[in-house]
Formats: sequence, C-alpha cells, structure tokens
Amino acid sequence: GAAVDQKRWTLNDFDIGKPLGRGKFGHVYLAREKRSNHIVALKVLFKNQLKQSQVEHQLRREVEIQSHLRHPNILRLYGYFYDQKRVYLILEYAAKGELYKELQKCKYFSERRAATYVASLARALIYCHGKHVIHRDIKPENLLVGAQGELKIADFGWSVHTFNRRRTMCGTLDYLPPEMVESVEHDANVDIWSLGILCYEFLYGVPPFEAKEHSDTYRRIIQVDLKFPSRPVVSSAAKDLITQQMLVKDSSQRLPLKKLLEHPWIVQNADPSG
Ligand SMILES: COc1ccc(C(=O)Nc2ccccc2)cc1NC(=O)CCSc1ncnc(N)c1Br
Repeated sequence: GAAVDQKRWTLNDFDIGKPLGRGKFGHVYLAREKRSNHIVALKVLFKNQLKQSQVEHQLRREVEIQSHLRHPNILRLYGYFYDQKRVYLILEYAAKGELYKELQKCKYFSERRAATYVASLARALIYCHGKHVIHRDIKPENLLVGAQGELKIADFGWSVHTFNRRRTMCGTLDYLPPEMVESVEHDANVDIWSLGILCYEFLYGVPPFEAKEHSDTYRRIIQVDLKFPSRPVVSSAAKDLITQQMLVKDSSQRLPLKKLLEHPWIVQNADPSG
C-alpha cells in the first residue's frame, strides 16, 4: 500500500539471506523486512557500474514505470533506496525461481504448460500496452515462477514507454523481430513476435532462429526461416498459431494479443488460472 511506497527504506530494515542469482548489474539476495517479516528479493546495484554503463536514467525511468504496474504476472518492484555506493531494489520474491532453469531441466514443456505460460504473458503484455509500456525483452532469462507456479515477467531493464522508441542492442538476438533487426520503427507488436519465439522455445526447448553466428541468426529472423523438428511431436494447432499468427514478418499482420487469448490452441490448452 501507500505506506510501502512512501517509506524511506535502509539496509537496517532487512535481514539478508542467501544469494538468489545473478541479476542485471548486480547481485540479488533473499531478504526479510524486519517489521513485517515480509520476504523479498533485494537487488544490489553498484552506482559506479550504473554510471559506467550510463543506465542511471534508465533505472530511474524503470522504477517510475514499475511503481505503476500491478499485475499477477509482473514481478513487483516495491521500492528502492540507496547508500554511498549502491542502489537497492526491493523486489517481489518469486518462490519457484528462474523459468529458464526449469526449461533446461525438463528440456521442453507440455502443450498445456506452454499455453498456460503464453496466455499469462499475453495478459501481462495487454496490461502493459494499456499503460503504454512495451517490454521488448521477453525471454526465458527474464521470467520467474511464483509460489503457485505462475509466471512473473521479471526484468524491465530495457522496457521503454512507447513514445520514446530509442532502441539498444542487448543480450541475445534470438528474440529480436525483423523490424528491430532491420532497425526500422517498431511498436507494441514486437512483444507478439517475442511471445511467438518464446512459445516455440517452450515447446521445443530452443529458440527457432538459433544459429552459431549472429549473422546467421539475423538472416534467419529476417527471412523468418522457421523449421519444426520432428521431435517432440507438437499439435498443428500450436504450429499454425506460431507460423500464421505470431512469427509474421509484417508486424501489422500479427495476431493482436487479445485475439491470441481466443485462439483454439490457447483456449483448449491454457489453464485459466494462469
Ligand atoms: C521487477 O524486477 C526487476 C526490475 C528492475 C530490475 C533492474 O535491474 N533494472 C535495471 C537495472 C539497471 C539499469 C536499468 C534497469 C530487475 C528486476 N528483476 C530482477 O533482477 C530479478 C532478480 S532475480 C529474482 N527476483 C525475485 N525472485 C527470485 N527468485 C529471483 Br532469482
């Protein structure tokens, strides 16, 4: 509530627990807020690293964006504080950890699990677009799993408000849609492309345009050079959704996210509770 947002937090308000994992620009720890016993994830960012990478403004914008986002499939940023050398982000703790580790463990997901995740991500993205935020970085590394197995989009390191379209190259190229690879103007439809990449990766365990060299990945993306392995066996409904509706070069021809939630494959396979 408001109290959480307004309070001036300090490190003394928290008992610090085990390291949770590598975050962007810093380490993340399990922590407990002493007064409420509330369990959180505390992300520590070093100011000099932020300065070096010139991302202070990005972090400020992100904290601003996040403070207005409230959705079950978006990891909460409860607040932040800083000291001489560090900035601390007080994050929601996702009890079941990082999705990509789960995907590595079970190689690929069932169609029901994949559809459930895709549907909850679609709902989260519809919510973001309603607030004029496009995420642009939907990949397994940025997804966490809550206590009830629900998906949480966790890293807004590169989200931008739709009005400022500056684009920065970041991390893997696998998720970039053609319009970003060809660095032409892009819009909220980039998220539908990324969701298609993610849906493929949930079902097959690898992203569709993966290649040894960046240049090959670029070419495959621009040509939408999509192939479906014979194993694992995946329904034609899933393949049609990916090829006909999501991984479409012309961004205006991609299925609107709202329509995605009505697609037969989603309706028949996604668990409504998400
Ligand atoms: C709303 O979540 C964020 C919001 C912002 C940023 C961030 O660094 N922004 C940023 C940093 C520098 C420059 C510009 C933006 C990062 C996250 N999230 C994370 O880093 C995820 C930490 S790992 C984790 N978290 C919870 N439960 C777990 N089980 C785990 Br494992």
